[in-house]
Amino acid sequence: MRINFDDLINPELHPEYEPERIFSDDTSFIDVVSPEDSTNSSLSIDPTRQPVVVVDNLHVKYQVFSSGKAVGAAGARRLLQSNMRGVRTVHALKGISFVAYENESIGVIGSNGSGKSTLLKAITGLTPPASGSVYARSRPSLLGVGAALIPGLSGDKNITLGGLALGYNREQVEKMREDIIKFAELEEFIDLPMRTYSSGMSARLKFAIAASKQHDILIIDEALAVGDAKFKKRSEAKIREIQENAGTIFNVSHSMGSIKETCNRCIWIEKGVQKMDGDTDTVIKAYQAHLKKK
Ligand SMILES: Nc1ncnc2c1ncn2[C@@H]1O[C@H](COP(=O)(O)OP(=O)(O)OP(=O)(O)O)[C@@H](O)[C@H]1O
Repeated sequence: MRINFDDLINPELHPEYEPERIFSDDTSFIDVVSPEDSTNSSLSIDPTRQPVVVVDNLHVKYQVFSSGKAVGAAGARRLLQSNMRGVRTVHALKGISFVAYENESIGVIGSNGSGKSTLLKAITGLTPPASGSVYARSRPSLLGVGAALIPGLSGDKNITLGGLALGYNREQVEKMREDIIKFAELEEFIDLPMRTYSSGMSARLKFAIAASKQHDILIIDEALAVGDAKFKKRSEAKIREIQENAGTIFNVSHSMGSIKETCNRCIWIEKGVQKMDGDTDTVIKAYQAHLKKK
């Protein structure tokens, strides 16, 4: 028997399930909802597994202002006729639906501009949907403490900053400090300012700080594309460890090797449309066949 998604989120039927509604049709964020976007949800939940993230017929649209560049008479006429006055709508995600469960590591693949980062941003609540909903058991965290770090400070001081940004107290940061330095392989450089690090070194430090936390829902956007082969192997192992401890991971990457190493499920998006969702090898094969045809 499969549980219907609408039943699952009904507290009378399933009081044990308390998803956090990140964004939905009825938030004040939505200003563009076209009637053709709203179709009925056909999602069903596997009752034997713990759902962690539910994405239900998600549409995301961006409003883009034209650059002011001359568009030519025909282009200008089109703009006027469409009554857009230089504002263009990019329909970045067109009806994405899936249920992510505990212990899943989901790779998101697709050509450039297909909507991968937009999907991850919608799951973290950074980008509101035009229509459709995103539910999550807890607030997803984006792997990355980059914004909290200060290049002029030493690696060591940045571990404190990053740790505090992740919500640790000072005592907890001290307990983790040595492990972070070791994981990042920065023993000899940890007292030098971060701005003197190579891009690989600072990427290793950022990854080591961020991955020191056990995340319930972890979103990784191309984080594994940096670092040398040895570091890549260790960071992939770290990701598996987070996943095994009941975490759910979303990993966007153009590296099919990295997706194969870290993901047990894969979603392929092309031009905003969900092309495939399934076992990693099968989806990657189909995607690569599509690339060859192009
Ligand atoms: N902030 C934004 N404002 C306007 N348009 C955007 C914005 N972010 C993304 N887009 C557009 O939305 C579409 C999807 O972009 P997105 O970055 O999600 O794709 P992607 O699959 O992650 O691409 P890539 O593989 O190149 O990183 C593209 O057409 C892009 O131009």
